[in-house]
Amino acid sequence: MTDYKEPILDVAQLAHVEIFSPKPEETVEFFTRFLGMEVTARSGQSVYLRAYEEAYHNSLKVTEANEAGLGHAGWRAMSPQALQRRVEVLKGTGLGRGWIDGDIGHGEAYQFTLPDGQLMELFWDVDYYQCDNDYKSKLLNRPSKRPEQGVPVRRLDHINLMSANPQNDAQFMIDNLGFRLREGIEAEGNLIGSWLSVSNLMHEIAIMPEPNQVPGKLHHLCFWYGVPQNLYEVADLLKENDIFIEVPPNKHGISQAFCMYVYEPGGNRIELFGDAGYLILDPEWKPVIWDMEDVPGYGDTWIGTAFPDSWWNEGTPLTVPEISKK
Ligand SMILES: O=C/C=C/C=C(\O)C(=O)O
Ligand SMILES: [Fe+2]
Repeated sequence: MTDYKEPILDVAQLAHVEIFSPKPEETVEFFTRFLGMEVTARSGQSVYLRAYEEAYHNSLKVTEANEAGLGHAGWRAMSPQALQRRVEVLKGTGLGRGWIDGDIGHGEAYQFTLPDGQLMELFWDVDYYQCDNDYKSKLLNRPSKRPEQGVPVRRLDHINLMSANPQNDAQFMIDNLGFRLREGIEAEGNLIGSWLSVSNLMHEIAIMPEPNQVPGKLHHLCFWYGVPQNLYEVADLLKENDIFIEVPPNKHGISQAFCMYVYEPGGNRIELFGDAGYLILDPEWKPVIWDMEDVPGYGDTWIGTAFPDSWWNEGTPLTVPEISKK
C-alpha cells in the first residue's frame, strides 16, 4: 500500500502555555497555593511555573495584561529536523511570524498564528528543570518531591480555544502540523468542535465555536492529576477559598475524562483532569463525530451536572455580550 497517507509525526507535545492576567500575583498564588505549582523564574511582567512531575523548566507563563486571555501556546517538535520541516510548511501558510531567540526555558522558536489569530510557537531546544538534592524526589521517575501545599497538579494536559471559524483552525492544525482529529462536533455539516492530538492523548488542543464569532479567544487550559479523588479534594480547597467552580467534578462524554472547571482570579477558565479519559493507540483511529443536538447531557457531561450556558458562551478575553450575561 505505497499510496497510504502516512501521518506527520513532527510535533511531539504541548510544552507550555502563556496566559494573560490583569491580577498576575493573584493568578500566580492560585497556581502555587492551591495547585502546588512552583515558580521557577520571574522576568519583567511574567512569572514562569512548573508542575512537580514536569521535566522542563516551565509549562505555564503568567504575564500581566489589561485583560485575561491566551498569550501563546508553545509546542515542542519531535526533533530539530522535524522543526525545520514544519517551519517550511508554516512559512507557506502566510501565518508565520518568524523566529524568536527563545524565552526562559526554551531556545529559538518559530512563531505563527492560527487563522483565528491565537499565537503559537514551535521549538526544539528546551531547558530541563534542575533542583538541588534535598528537593529531588526519591521516586526516580519524577524530577522533584511532591509539594506540601495545595493539591498539586502533575502536568499540563491541553488547551481549548474558542474560534470564530473552528473548522478552519482545526484544518490548519491537521494540514500543517499533523494533528489528528479524534472527536468532533458537527452542526449543519460544519465541524464546530474538534479534539485533536499528536500523541496517544485524546487531545492536546480542542477548538470550539465562539458564539459571537469573536476571534482569538481562550476557552480553557487544563492540568492533569490522574487521580479522580484529587478533584474532590481540590474542589473542597477551592470552595473554601472562594474560587468560582463553574462545573464540579464530572465525567465528560467527549474524551471520557474526569474533569472540573474553575476560574482563576485573573478570569481564565482552568480545567482540572482527574484522569485523561481514554488513550488513542490505533494508528488508523477514525474520528468520533457527535451531532451538536446529541451533545448536551451526553458529550459535554456524561455523568454529573449539566454544563451551564457560561461554559458554552464564555472565553477570555471577555467580550461585551458575556459581560452583559454576568
Ligand atoms: O462537549 C464538550 C466536551 C468537552 C471536553 C473537553 O473540553 C475536554 O475533554 O477537556
Ligand atoms: Fe478540556
